[in-house]
Amino acid sequence: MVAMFIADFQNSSILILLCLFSFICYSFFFLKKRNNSVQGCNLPPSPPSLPIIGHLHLLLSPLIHRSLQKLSSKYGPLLYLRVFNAPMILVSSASIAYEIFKTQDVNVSLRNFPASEGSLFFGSSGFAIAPYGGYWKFIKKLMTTKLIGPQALERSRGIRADEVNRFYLNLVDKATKKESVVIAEEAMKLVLNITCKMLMGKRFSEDEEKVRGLVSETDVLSKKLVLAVILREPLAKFGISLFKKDLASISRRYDEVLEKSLLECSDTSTNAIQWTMAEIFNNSKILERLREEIDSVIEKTRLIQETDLPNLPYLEAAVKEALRLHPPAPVVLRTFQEGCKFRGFDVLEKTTLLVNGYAVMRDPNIWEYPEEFKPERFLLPCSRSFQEDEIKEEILKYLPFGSGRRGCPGSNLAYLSVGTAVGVMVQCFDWKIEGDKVSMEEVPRAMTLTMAHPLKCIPLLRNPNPLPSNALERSRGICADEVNRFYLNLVDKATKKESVVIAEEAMKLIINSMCKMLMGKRFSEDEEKVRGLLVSENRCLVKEVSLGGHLARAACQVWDLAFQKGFSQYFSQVR
Ligand code: HEM
Repeated sequence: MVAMFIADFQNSSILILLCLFSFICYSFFFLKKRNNSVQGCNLPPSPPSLPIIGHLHLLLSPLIHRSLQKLSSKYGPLLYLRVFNAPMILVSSASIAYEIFKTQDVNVSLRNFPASEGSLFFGSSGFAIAPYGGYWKFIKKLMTTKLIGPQALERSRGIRADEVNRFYLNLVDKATKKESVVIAEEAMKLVLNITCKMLMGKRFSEDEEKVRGLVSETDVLSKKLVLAVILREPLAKFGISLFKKDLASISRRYDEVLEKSLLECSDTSTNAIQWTMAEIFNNSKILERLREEIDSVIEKTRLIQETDLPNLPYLEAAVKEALRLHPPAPVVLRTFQEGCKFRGFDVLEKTTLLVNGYAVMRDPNIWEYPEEFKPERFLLPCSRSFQEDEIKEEILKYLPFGSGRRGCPGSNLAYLSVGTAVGVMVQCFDWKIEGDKVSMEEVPRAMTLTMAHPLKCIPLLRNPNPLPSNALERSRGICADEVNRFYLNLVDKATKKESVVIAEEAMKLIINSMCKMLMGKRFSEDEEKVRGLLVSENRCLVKEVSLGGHLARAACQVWDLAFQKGFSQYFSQVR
């Protein structure tokens, strides 16, 4: 996610000339000194370089993962590169990646981005680029317990189910109107809504315009990042800091509406959904096999939900395979904090480490038919048992989420969101694409690798049309959420030593849970409107006996949850 830098120099030629000029001056004054520290070192092999700029020209391709892949296939999987006098190590094989993450994990647990207090990407408060230490550990623990750890994910299941239902109903609406959809847009809405709701209790769509503006501004800015990163250290000596103002300004406004890393996380999952669907559309046999699997596991009248995923190994394999071929963050970027010896070579302090996951995951030496989309490869049982080291090496040939202690902590959430979104699109719709095949051309956008031609297609409803997922299962997170509010309200009363009318508090709990389940809105949020809606919903409930049954059971569940949490004891304490 934080791994790729993209250059779009079309509008930046003046800037580049200025930078080059600064560098020539810089090199003239400082390069000699730095070169002395390289002399006498046994550095890894290095491709031919140009005077002064070193290998900069090789890194300026917009599809940097591809140019690095070409470089490694010509010169080898472990290379020393230099941009002016800034050293870099390029890794493009699973075994070397494994050895680095095994022997140097702490040493490379740093992303040495330019520090610019309060900025979107580079501020010390940005978790993904925070130095490895106390702050990073604290935030990681917080994220795990509150957001993406197994228990947190279990708690927020209802939120995701709710959003997947909306995603599905929106596609049904488009299908009915025979309108085409841009998959990346729908996927982005889904992923952003899930993440915003999990982080801030607010759907992205509630603040859409503002966030969308920021997203496009960030996109433009991120294209300039390569300059900021590569030229940072030397320019700092002249007191020059690139794009500092732009970054700080965007960051400030981001803070108003959402967590800083949200955009990047959402972008990666969105791209994973888009690439997976594109591969499925181009492989009709795989689409059929996915449908067979889904139809054999899930009753035809029920919408797929994330608890079904463990029973759908082929769907999981398809998502994994799409991530192998099209890793949204193809190059993992770290920094060696200290100099070290690696495979007999010297690695200098502050050397940038580039692990080209894209090249590793298409390496013909370790993947059969590496360029082909073959989900089956992730289903094959191992033909022999591996030693512990071999198992880890085996794992490191698959790197879409990076590795080590700074590896992506959101992989479980990503598999859940991507798996269900792809599952819904396969289970419920046939798709009409433009032309015979989807173009798989790549383009770097923002910090991720995306499709050059956004996937646009028309959904056609498959029969029978499944109902949104089981109401009770779906509503579990909502109930848990309301029980928490109920509890906090009682804690508040207890602290103030105020008495409570049990019936009133219980009524609020039940009515909020039910309104949220039925209408996606808490009763207290919009009392008057919801009161009106509730009346009309009630009228149809009388007719819909089965839905009435669900509601009655949901009400019981709310109470069950309340009692599970030990509220009966709590009442007596309050008294
Ligand atoms: C398909 C989706 C995703 C992909 C392919 C992806 C990929 C990555 C990669 C390659 C890294 C760098 C790892 C390294 O340096 O070794 C990363 C870091 C990170 N990812 Fe993801 N990511 C995805 C989804 C998510 C989600 C959903 C979240 C959170 C909700 C998330 C949160 C993070 C964070 C916080 C980091 C920085 C970790 C650190 O520096 O300690 N990612 N991701």
